[in-house]
Amino acid sequence: MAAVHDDEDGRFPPMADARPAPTTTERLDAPDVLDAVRAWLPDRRWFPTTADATAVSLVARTDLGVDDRGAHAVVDLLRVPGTSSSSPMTLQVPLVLEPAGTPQATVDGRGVVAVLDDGARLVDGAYHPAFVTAWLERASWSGCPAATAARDSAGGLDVRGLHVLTGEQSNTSVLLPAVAGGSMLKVIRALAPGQNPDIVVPLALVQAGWAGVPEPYAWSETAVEEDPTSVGTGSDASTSTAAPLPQRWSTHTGVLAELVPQARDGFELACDFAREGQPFANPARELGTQVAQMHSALRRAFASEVHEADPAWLLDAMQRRVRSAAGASSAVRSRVDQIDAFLEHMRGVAEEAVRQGRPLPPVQRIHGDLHLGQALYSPQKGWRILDFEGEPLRPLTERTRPDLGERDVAGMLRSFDYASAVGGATSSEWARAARRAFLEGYTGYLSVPGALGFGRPPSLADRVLIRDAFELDKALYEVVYEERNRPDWISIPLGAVDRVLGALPRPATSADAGPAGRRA
Ligand SMILES: Nc1ncnc2c1ncn2[C@@H]1O[C@H](COP(=O)(O)OP(=O)(O)O)[C@@H](O)[C@H]1O
Ligand SMILES: O=P(O)(O)O[C@H]1O[C@H](CO)[C@@H](O[C@H]2O[C@H](CO)[C@@H](O)[C@H](O)[C@H]2O)[C@H](O)[C@H]1O
Repeated sequence: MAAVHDDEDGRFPPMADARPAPTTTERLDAPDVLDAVRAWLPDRRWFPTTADATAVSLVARTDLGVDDRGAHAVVDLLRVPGTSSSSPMTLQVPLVLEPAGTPQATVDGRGVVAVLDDGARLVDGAYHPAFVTAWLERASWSGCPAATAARDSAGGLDVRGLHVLTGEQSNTSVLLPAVAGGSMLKVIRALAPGQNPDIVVPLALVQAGWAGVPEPYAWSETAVEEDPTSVGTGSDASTSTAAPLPQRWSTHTGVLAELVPQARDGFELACDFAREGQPFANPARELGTQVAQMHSALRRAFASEVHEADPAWLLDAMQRRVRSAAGASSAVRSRVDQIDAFLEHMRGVAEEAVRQGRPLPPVQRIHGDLHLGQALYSPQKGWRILDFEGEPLRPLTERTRPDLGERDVAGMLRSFDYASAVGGATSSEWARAARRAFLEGYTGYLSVPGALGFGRPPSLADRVLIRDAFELDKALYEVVYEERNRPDWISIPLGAVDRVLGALPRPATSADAGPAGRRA
């Protein structure tokens, strides 16, 4: 076929004139889109600091279509390969392509991933009405009245006022003031096979008649088909021992929940009180009562998970966590002998308590990562508890395992220590008073007859010992967390580790009598 020349010099016409503009689907498929995402990922709070963004690959894409302003929304699932210090993971990245010349929908350019060579903008879907509207249209809605009214509203689902929260988050929270009278969409970033506890637990608690969580209105799920040649090389989101992925798996990807009105993040609130030298005892006492009610409701909602605690199993699990923390942190490694001695001491105390007919309280479903940042304070509604996903650094299988409620109590107690340090309380009495008040609220509710459902509560002395062990366990987790995420803060949990270890009774001698002085 003869070549078409456009002038006497015989030059070819510019290629751009000869080819039709790519469709938005073709544009999204072009390699520069994935390259732009790879360049943008490392600064996301939810992207693991030790992972290599240049090695990220696309596992699956769901097309959500083009809206009436020409913006094309997709949801990408990306595989982040593991490294020597992190496991492979699957990340959810909703994207919106705004072709050049179409209106920019996000405010102040927030959420822009990149402006591509042809002038098209690539935007993080969480910031864009095209993705959020498509999400709301496709979600599964609960049958509760507010959700039903929102879904069926004559004007459609109104995403005006959409605003992405800033702050240190593992996921992305999108405020939707006009949906269902005010709601919050959480876009889950790290995906792991199975049901997400942050959706199923609040749903079960609401069904059990407890109103201490924001009510889930709607949720989304996805099914993933792995490339058969790579099955077995991936793993779930946060496992430290890379569990192979099945060829097909499904998971929750987002949840829309009731907005807690005028909510203040509990940690920020406590830091403000500490900064201003104001006692935090009253809010802490109310929070203690709320956590006790949460434990009571969790027992009702997950009754089949309640069973007798085996102290040996609990201590073995703690020992394993110590090993894993020591593997990740030199600060923990250098203290490992003292920690082992502490746990051995605890083992003796626990065995003796059981021998004397003072068993541990039963294990049950708990929150698993309770701290002040997981509690919202609303002047109208009081405390509301969030985020039932467990500790993000733990393997998923461990995160929802039945455990002692004391783990949550210890988590909250650690948080008063953080608030005191970060807020700059001038006296250690600030945290001590908050801790005392929280425990008063907690134990006060649990001593109400019938609050626990069965069994007598453990003695105060046993509880104090259990609490020390859980505080140590949490502080060791925090040392690893801070080393990875906020090295400047590591002295906060390390101080707590040394405090608990320093309180260990002197080594037993033959003159010692009784269980408290025993060493194995
Ligand atoms: N239902 C809600 N109402 C008001 N604010 C909320 C609600 N849910 C979450 N938030 C805000 O979003 C922040 C992060 O929520 P969270 O569930 O803890 O997310 P992550 O899993 O990313 O840690 C909270 O600290 C709170 O400020
Ligand atoms: O909220 P997440 O599920 O992402 O929890 C992780 O991050 C928390 C910090 O954002 C971390 O909590 C630690 O810091 C808090 C102050 O920022 C403090 O109140 C907590 O007591 C302390 O544990 C949490 O441990 C981690 O899992």
